[in-house]
Amino acid sequence: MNNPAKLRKSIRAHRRALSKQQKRRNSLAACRHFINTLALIRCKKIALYLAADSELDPQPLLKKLLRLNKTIYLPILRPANVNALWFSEYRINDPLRSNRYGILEPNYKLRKPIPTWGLDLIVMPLVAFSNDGTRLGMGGGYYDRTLSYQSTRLSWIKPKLVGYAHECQRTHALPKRHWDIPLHAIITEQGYQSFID
Ligand SMILES: Nc1nc2c(c(=O)[nH]1)N(C=O)[C@@H](CNc1ccc(C(=O)N[C@@H](CCC(=O)O)C(=O)O)cc1)CN2
Ligand SMILES: Nc1ncnc2c1ncn2[C@@H]1O[C@H](COP(=O)(O)OP(=O)(O)OP(=O)(O)O)[C@@H](O)[C@H]1O
Repeated sequence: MNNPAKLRKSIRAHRRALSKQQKRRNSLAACRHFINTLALIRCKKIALYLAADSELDPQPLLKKLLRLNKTIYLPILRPANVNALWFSEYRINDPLRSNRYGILEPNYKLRKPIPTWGLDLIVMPLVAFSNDGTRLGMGGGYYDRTLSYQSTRLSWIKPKLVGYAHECQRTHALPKRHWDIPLHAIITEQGYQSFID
């Protein structure tokens, strides 16, 4: 399927059709793969997201990472309609507020955003991914704009970009657009797959 809008609609419907129990199982399995396979010792500052629209839920991972003394960041829609993101720290019991899509986010006045390249790892929400690490998101271009300084997939570049999704979001091929920032790796309930040689 070559039309991103149609593909988004179809994969979002697939993931919504997973049972509550299946979503929960996937979320726990992906959390295990994350903890067991990533070289976490080198990652201190990790950006997650709060699940919306049946995305693979990083909540169990968030709890686990806080227990491992990692610092957790969440995306904030930048004000002034620049369609890019900031990342601010999230600490347990911090007040959160709803953005224009109804997704909760930290208050950037309370928790000053960190420069994106100061993060070690970004766990990225997505709608679809393909076997070469191409990512299709919700369609706002937020992550792509925020990461546009990272135009090549170099193994040492920061932050590392790890897609986090249900296996049913995998597609054979995605049309690659020039602004797309490729993933370094993907984690699903089935395991970890690196796209870097
Ligand atoms: N959990 C999560 N947080 C995230 C993202 C994400 O994909 N997932 N984002 C990743 O970029 C940013 C928010 N981007 C989003 C873009 C579109 C829609 C969305 O629901 N769009 C509706 C149309 C809504 C409208 O136009 O008012 C839709 O497609 O049905 C949601 C989030 C930042 N936070
Ligand atoms: N670096 C950029 N500079 C300017 N425009 C961009 C950039 N990246 C993406 N865009 C624009 O944003 C729009 C949405 O892009 P795209 O469909 O790739 O978003 P997405 O990856 O699905 O969304 P998200 O990153 O928010 O999850 C496109 O019209 C594209 O032209």
